[in-house]
Amino acid sequence: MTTPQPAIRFAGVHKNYLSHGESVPAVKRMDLAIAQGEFFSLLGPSGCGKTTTMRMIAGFEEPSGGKVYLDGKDVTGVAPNKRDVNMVFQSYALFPHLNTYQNVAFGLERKKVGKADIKKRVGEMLEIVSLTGMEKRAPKEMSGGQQQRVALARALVNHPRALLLDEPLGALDLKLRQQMQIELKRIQREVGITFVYVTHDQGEALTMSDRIAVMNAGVIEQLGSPREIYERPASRFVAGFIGTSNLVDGHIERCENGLAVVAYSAQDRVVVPVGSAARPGDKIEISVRPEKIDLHRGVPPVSSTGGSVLSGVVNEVVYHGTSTNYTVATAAGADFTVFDQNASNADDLADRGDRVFLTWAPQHSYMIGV
Ligand SMILES: Nc1ncnc2c1ncn2[C@@H]1O[C@H](COP(=O)(O)OP(=O)(O)OP(=O)(O)O)[C@@H](O)[C@H]1O
Repeated sequence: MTTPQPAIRFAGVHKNYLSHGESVPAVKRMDLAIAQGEFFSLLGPSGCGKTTTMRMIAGFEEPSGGKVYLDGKDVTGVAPNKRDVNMVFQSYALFPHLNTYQNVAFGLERKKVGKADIKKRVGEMLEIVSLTGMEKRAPKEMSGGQQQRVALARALVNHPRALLLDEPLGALDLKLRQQMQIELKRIQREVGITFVYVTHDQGEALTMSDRIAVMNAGVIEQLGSPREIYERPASRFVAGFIGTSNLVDGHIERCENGLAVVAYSAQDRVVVPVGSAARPGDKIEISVRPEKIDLHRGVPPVSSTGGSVLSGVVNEVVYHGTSTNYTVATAAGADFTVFDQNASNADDLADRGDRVFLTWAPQHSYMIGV
């Protein structure tokens, strides 16, 4: 049995734009393989090269060097309309004078698909995007979320090889956006088409994606599942961009059983899993997520023996309903953020100025690469 070709592959692709007579790199040498049927997100801050990457898949931009493959076929230099990929934008770009049915049927009619077949395919697609019964509505008679669904149905009805989505939910309010994220994932699962999704919203990427490429200044800093990227950020940039991270540095005091101990005082220490190359005296940077930390008033519990313990003083307490977020000035010299879930014992809250201990298990610390 042969393994299927990746739906999309970049081999040494880079893109430079000419700006005021100067060549500016937007995407630096990129090798990338997106699997068939994958929900793949390009995530990063404004200007990092996400849209350029997507436009090179679609054929709206040609690489300055390297090759783009779709289903194993070299499409570098092939016109967008010959690539069999579709794109959905934030501005839905629906035809205002056509109703829902006509908007979705448009592409099939142009391809001269038979009337009965069009009716069947449009009907199926409207059901998938939950718009059955809205066939006769004009775009202006529908909400933003409904219009976005029409745009999605119109793009998917042609069964493209891949669907490219450039911040498609950006115009919707938060609640609707969150609903559409769940919907989009369901729709993608049902149609089984490869989705490539561009966003600068980390929550959106974490919610929907099978894998995420985190981009920074034209390069992919990390590529992995939402869990890998959140739990094990490969760089300082990724740790800072995805969620909230606590970062602290120090020198290794000793290594035992694959764990390094960085001591800040007789009782304050951070314990982190390390590779065999780690040596006492090495300077390392360690990260831990706020929800992995337990905050105690009084003495640290015996259960924290073997893990990290940092004493500190509470600087800030912010009540968020489901959790209370603390900022603690620690003995390690760094301010730590702690998310404490508000369980039934809400009177257990610490106040500003309280002396506290932060503890967490060794596996929740990780060393930051760069
Ligand atoms: N047509 C162009 N001419 C010159 N420079 C460009 C052009 N398009 C993009 N750039 C530059 O290339 C870099 C990457 O742009 P790109 O639009 O791919 O980023 P992005 O991550 O999609 O950003 P955003 O989230 O703001 O859309 C930026 O520095 C941008 O200014």
